[in-house]
Amino acid sequence: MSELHEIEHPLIEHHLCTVRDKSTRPSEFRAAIGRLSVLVGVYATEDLATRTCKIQTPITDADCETLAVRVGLVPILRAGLGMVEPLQQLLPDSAVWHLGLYRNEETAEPVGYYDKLPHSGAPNVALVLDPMLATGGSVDLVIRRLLSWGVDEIRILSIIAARPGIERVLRDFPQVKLYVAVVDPELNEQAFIVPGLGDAGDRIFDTPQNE
Ligand SMILES: O=P(O)(O)OC[C@H]1O[C@H](OP(=O)(O)OP(=O)(O)O)[C@H](O)[C@@H]1O
Ligand SMILES: O=c1cc[nH]c(=O)[nH]1
Ligand SMILES: [Mg+2]
Repeated sequence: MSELHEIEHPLIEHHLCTVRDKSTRPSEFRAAIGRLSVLVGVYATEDLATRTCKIQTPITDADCETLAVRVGLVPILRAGLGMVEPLQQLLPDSAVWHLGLYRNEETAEPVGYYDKLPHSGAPNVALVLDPMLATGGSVDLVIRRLLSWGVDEIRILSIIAARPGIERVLRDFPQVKLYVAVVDPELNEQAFIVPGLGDAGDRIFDTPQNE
């Protein structure tokens, strides 16, 4: 019962143009990743549970709705850091739990290098933040870690997701929901997304890219 949500919105199309363009400067790239993250984030949170509370406006009593679940943001270092601040704008009370992974350049397999999740205190809903989902190997590792931590519900937020990685996640984790700005069809021999945008981490942080 997995769910893939590919969000359709003219602003997504517009900002995707910016991030795909290889001539976009890092500052513009970061800003566009931020705008896309907000758009994806709004859709990825549209059915979060709320509870009614009573407050007083300056005029009278009013019934309002507040979030009834604890949401945690889980950026995958490094590129996921580019999505944190935009999601914090939407969810200012969310804790941020960092997980560090990089892909081995030869095998494209994920290598973990940072994880300080505590033993208890897992959020009800974890929003995993990573602009790129390629083979799905990194997200696979993260989902397994979050399930063993005790997270009730996992939602993956990506900007560009490739078909092979999506199919892997949907097949292996039927309980996980995927929210993506766009689905790209394939990977090249180096497991980069085609057409994609190159290496998101390098473009966010202006570090040299492998040719
Ligand atoms: O679906 P996969 O095949 O696992 O690929 C996706 C991963 O690769 C990238 O990270 P990268 O290894 O480039 O690390 P970085 O964020 O430090 O640049 C990207 O940000 C994802 O984490
Ligand atoms: O195309 C890709 C694949 C993995 N990671 C990226 O940053 N880009
Ligand atoms: Mg990278």
